[in-house]
Amino acid sequence: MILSDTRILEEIDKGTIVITPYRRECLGSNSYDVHLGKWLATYRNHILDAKKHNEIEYFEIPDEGFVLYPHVFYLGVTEEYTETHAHVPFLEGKSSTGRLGIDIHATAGKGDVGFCGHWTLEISVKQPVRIYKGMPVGQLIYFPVDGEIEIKYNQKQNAKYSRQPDRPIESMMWKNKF
Ligand SMILES: Nc1ccn([C@H]2C[C@H](O)[C@@H](COP(=O)(O)OP(=O)(O)OP(=O)(O)O)O2)c(=O)n1
Repeated sequence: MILSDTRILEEIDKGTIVITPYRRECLGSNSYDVHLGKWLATYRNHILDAKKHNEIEYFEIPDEGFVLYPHVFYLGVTEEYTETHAHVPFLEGKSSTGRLGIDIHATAGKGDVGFCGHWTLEISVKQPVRIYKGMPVGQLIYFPVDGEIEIKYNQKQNAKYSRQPDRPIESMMWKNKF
């Protein structure tokens, strides 16, 4: 089951879903549109190492937009800060971004009950495309959970991506023990 627009509004009223900034026109029949924040980042090194902390460099998308290229992997961020306390939020692309050849996440679309923060986007493109800050880039959908949650994401000691700021956050895979 996925929450409908009226159910999303009820959860926003209760405070179990928080979306900031919130604009009524961004609410779809069963989703909420999120937008591209102004910060992008790329990894400093061409060869990444899953055991190491791979550092990133930030840059701001200018008003005239910024051209993304297929051979580069970008991290982006949602303009929206969200909190989801009772449902599982999923970040999905939009058909209109997909039709421009833009992927907004690489394998990871699921959020966790209790996640609070801006969403980091893992962006890659199929052909050069100019993107703009504030453009609609994805949509959040919300699934009810079956069963009690023992520990919510924002209460987990080892949650790697809690309280993400309005800038993309690099992979913290290096914190995993393997
Ligand atoms: N494209 C995405 C997908 C998820 N998240 C956020 C919401 C999730 O609640 C949080 C953690 O996502 P995962 O559980 O997929 O990440 P990991 O398993 O790598 O991290 P952790 O060990 O902290 O669970 O990151 C994000 O910012 N951008």
